[in-house]
Amino acid sequence: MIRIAGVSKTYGKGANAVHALRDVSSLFPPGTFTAVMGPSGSGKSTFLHCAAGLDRPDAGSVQLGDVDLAKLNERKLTELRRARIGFVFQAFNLIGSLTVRDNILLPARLAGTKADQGWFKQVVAEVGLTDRLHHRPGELSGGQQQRVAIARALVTRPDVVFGDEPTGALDTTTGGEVLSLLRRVVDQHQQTVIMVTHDPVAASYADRVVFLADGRLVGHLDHPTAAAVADRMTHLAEQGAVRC
Ligand SMILES: Nc1ncnc2c1ncn2[C@@H]1O[C@H](COP(=O)(O)OP(=O)(O)OP(=O)(O)O)[C@@H](O)[C@H]1O
Repeated sequence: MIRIAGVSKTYGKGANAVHALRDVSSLFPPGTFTAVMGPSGSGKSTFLHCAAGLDRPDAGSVQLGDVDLAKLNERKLTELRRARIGFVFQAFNLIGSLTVRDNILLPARLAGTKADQGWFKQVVAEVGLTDRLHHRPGELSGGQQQRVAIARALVTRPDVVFGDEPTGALDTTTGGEVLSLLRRVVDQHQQTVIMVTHDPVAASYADRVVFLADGRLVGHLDHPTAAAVADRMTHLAEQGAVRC
């Protein structure tokens, strides 16, 4: 379970201050898939960075299970991220000189643990990479590279996987395959996934969409359809235009 309570984050000071997050609270139960949406500049990346322990909020708390991230020093926070949090980024962020196998096993190596071989094989089979383990990322398609990144995110059996526009660099069909894979991971392994996206179709794979506007959590949609998400985004954009 991830619990975000009263999280605020401001960049800069005085007249230049930008309130990127204002008193944001939300719960992310185990085995749920949540999409985070909002207009450009609404605070999605800041939210993801604070929730994933990549950045520290100015106020409020982020709790992963019974651990309050604010109470950890940098070393402990890094250890927690390596062991209990998985990341999937738009740009895949794979290491070109390593094989697929070594890329997938890297987080476990960095965490100083040995990956469970049975689980490793299962994850690799589920993402469809069993016959690509000795290739290098440069020899794979974009969709295959993102599947390597997903396997890498899952191999430590993290409490939560964060996705930052994980399909942003993929064509529609390949993106759909990657989203179906994430959906399957949630349904079959009770994995928790939190994904930032601009795309209403991507968001429709989630159980719930939370909407940010001007750094505030302004609503949510359960069992979202792409049309309902697009409609809500249009309203947020119109409200933003009125405020400007
Ligand atoms: N390091 C920083 N220094 C100053 N301002 C920042 C910094 N990072 C983000 N901001 C500002 O904080 C606000 C929220 O930014 P954030 O990147 O979280 O939004 P976003 O919803 O992810 O945007 P986008 O959809 O365009 O990626 C924006 O106004 C942005 O300009």
